[in-house]
Amino acid sequence: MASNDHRTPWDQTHFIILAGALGSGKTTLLEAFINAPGMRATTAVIINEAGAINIDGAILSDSAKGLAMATLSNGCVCCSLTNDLVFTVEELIASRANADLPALTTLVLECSGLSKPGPIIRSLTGLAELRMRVSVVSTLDCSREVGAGGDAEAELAQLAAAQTIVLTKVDGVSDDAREQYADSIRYFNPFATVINETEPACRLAWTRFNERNERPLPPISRITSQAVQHPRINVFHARLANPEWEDVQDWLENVAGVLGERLLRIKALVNDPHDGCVLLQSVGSTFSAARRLQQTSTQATSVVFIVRDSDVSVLANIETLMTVSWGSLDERSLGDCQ
Ligand SMILES: Nc1nc2c(ncn2[C@@H]2O[C@H](COP(=O)(O)OP(=O)(O)OP(=O)(O)O)[C@@H](O)[C@H]2O)c(=O)[nH]1
Repeated sequence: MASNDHRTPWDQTHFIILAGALGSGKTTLLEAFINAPGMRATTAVIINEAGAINIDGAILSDSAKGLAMATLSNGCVCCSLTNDLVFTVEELIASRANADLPALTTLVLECSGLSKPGPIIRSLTGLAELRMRVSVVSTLDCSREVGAGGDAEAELAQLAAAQTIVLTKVDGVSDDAREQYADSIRYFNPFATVINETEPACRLAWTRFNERNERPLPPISRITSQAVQHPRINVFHARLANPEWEDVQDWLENVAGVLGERLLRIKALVNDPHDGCVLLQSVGSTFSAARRLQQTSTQATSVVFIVRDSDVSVLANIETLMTVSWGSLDERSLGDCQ
């Protein structure tokens, strides 16, 4: 007989691993979701950034005040931070219990673009007793070829693991191209539900499609952390003292010019002494318009670069009048350069 003994307050919670290549639109999708009516009270997010600075967290907390949010920065949740994920979820559960709040309906882990879902699912065995429903949703940027980025291996692993694939940046392609894209995705993951919608509101379905495809948590086994698995990819972190954001933008454009295709992603949070901070970002060497965030930050200006086949000296040698101090993923000091 099925017993209720195994029920927990969290067994109705949907744990969504939100994966997708670097810059493919995960944060944008999540931002729309948590801003939909009634979502914030019942949803929590955990943000994993490969860099030491949690810029996605800053974007989300700027747009959704009061959202329960935890961060896993300076590493990849599929390699170096697997144990931290379990600990973070346990902390979240404890804090809700202490505040006498009910279990969440949705818990979203936004992975770094470099993460592979398999090891994350494996690490969730440490939470199997909660009996949450776990599924993988992956974003796919329609404006570029599948696997064309620097870490094709991770991107293909994300798409293959997904129960739901959300096509993003569909505004930049024709309807025919979009349909062809959706067909080609079905070819290499025929099991996934593909969300192919131009209307942002319709894309919110990404959290619901997984119910019939839910993936049970595997039985508890030993959790081991693994070494970082991206030998050709480096994450560098630059700190700058009080620059004007326009100067940072000029410098970043120079960096993009020098690195070319070796540049995978830039995210910069520039402190503006007059008014909050300014977000500058690129996917590859394509920059988005600067975006002002209203939060006030006391942190110094920070820039995270994700690059392929390049060491920090390539970036540090690019001319600038600003004083830049460099660190790598593990925050080894790499000295100051000017
Ligand atoms: N035109 C267009 N731009 C988009 C869309 N979705 C996201 N973007 C832009 O693409 C850039 C990257 O989007 P993000 O949502 O930060 O992507 P991400 O996957 O969270 O990025 P990482 O966390 O670095 O992997 C930003 O400049 C967004 O404004 C879209 O549907 N259309």
